[in-house]
Amino acid sequence: MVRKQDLENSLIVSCQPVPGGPMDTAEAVVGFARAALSAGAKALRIESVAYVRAVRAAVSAPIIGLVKRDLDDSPVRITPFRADVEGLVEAGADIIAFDATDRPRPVAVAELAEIVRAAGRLSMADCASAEDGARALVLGIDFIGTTMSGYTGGPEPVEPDLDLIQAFRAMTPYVIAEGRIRTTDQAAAAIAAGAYAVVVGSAITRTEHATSWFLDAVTGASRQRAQGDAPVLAIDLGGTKTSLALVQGGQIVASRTIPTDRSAGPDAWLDRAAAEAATLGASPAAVGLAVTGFVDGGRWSAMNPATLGIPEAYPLVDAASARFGVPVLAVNDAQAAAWGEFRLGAGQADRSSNGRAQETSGIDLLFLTISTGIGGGIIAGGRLLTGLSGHFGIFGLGSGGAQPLEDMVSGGFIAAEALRAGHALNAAGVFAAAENGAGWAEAIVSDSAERAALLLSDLHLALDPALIVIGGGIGLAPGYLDRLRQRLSVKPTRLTPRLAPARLGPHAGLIGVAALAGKRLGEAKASA
Ligand SMILES: CC(=O)N[C@H](C=O)[C@@H](O)[C@H](O)[C@H](O)COP(=O)(O)O
Repeated sequence: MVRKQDLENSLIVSCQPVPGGPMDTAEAVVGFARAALSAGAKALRIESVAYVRAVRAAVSAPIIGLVKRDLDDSPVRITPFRADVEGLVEAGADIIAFDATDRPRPVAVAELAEIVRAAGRLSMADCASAEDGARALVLGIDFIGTTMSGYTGGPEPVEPDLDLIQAFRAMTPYVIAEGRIRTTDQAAAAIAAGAYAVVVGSAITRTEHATSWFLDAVTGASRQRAQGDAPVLAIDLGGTKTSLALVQGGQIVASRTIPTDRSAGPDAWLDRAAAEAATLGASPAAVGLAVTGFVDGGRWSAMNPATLGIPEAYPLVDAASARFGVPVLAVNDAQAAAWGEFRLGAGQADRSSNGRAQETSGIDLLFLTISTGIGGGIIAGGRLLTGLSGHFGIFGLGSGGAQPLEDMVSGGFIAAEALRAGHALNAAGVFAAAENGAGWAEAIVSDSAERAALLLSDLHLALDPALIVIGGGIGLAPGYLDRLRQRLSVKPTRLTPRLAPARLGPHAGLIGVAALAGKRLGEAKASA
């Protein structure tokens, strides 16, 4: 029988492979467990009744068991049901971990704790805050863990929560530090902050996550080395304005925005951009152009001439190279933003998080921006798909194909519908009216979200991306993402896309195209 004291000053290895990944087998989990114990880990944290049973058959060390579920009506994922606790007990877990956060749940924490106690096992409360820990201790739960800190809303932090470890230690010695402990220094800091034991998971047993951390470091540093210190000039050329930025190490160091003189034509747009760029004060190593319309083999064409009158197949890359005198890369603006979100925004956050990153179709990320129109981009096998790909807004799904989908979803649609209902408001005004309970506004926003959700569901079935990132003024308007999630949640979990809000805001295109241009430059130098 495991006693609480057995875990004092110990390292516990969480063996929870990436769901659906190549290591997600009982054999691999048992392998991870035995390897960790042979190197001196004291205990294991194992997910699912089947894996607990398999590991129990192979080792005698203490096992913290948990079951993860994705519920439709509760955000609680860790061991939500009585049957989960009973299954883990029966499979041979010594300690049962369950979510002990203060959120809607199917079974009260007190009830779960009671079943564990009655079964003669120890309990561990997976907490997000000091209040969670205090409540768990009142219920007589044996260990309080920092497991859920940073995972109950808002952006996920990168560092472990040492403050919470310290706050817990003021209440009890039986504190388990868990979550985002990825380096040996962090493990030591957790003990110094008062942890009784330290759990390390992803850094040891999520090969895909640990690999992606190192990969990001290696590619980032090699790109920087190839580029030297010179920044990249990023230009986002749109229908109403042109933004220019010097980007260095993924950060905008200087920027300007000028109106696009719609009637002037591409030669004049580039002349004006080059003149403005000269005032930014640094000579860039490369230029990245993110443009409305589409770029094919360096030639630029309009997708919707109403947005900007681009002559058919304008030689954009050649014309820009002649003006800037450095290598030029050009892509569609939403494709550029997709790359920005993938490398440096929501996609990067997702890769380094505890999320359910699963190996799927090879499509890493799909980006959809809903603003005046709809744009998008696809990242597959770590590469941005260019050419026409990602122009979801002009899918002919609306009105039997007569009208492009974006005309029935986007900000333009929302404002036009409001006007038809007798309200001269822009999209932001319609969202505000909907929030204030105006039925007509609610109906318009609802229609838009319904169609966008349908589009997402179709894209999910067509491409099965690991993550869909939503951006744009409408996509990120208050409540819109929730509406999408709500509409999508009626399907079984596997058929429901994972959505995340864009993180780079209006600069995603600039940052993305700078990263692409820097990458191209690095590759060219490496192969020279
Ligand atoms: C929030 C949540 O669901 N945490 C889960 C709890 O079991 C696991 O996904 C984590 O891997 C575990 O906590 C260890 O953390 P890290 O992998 O960061 O070392």
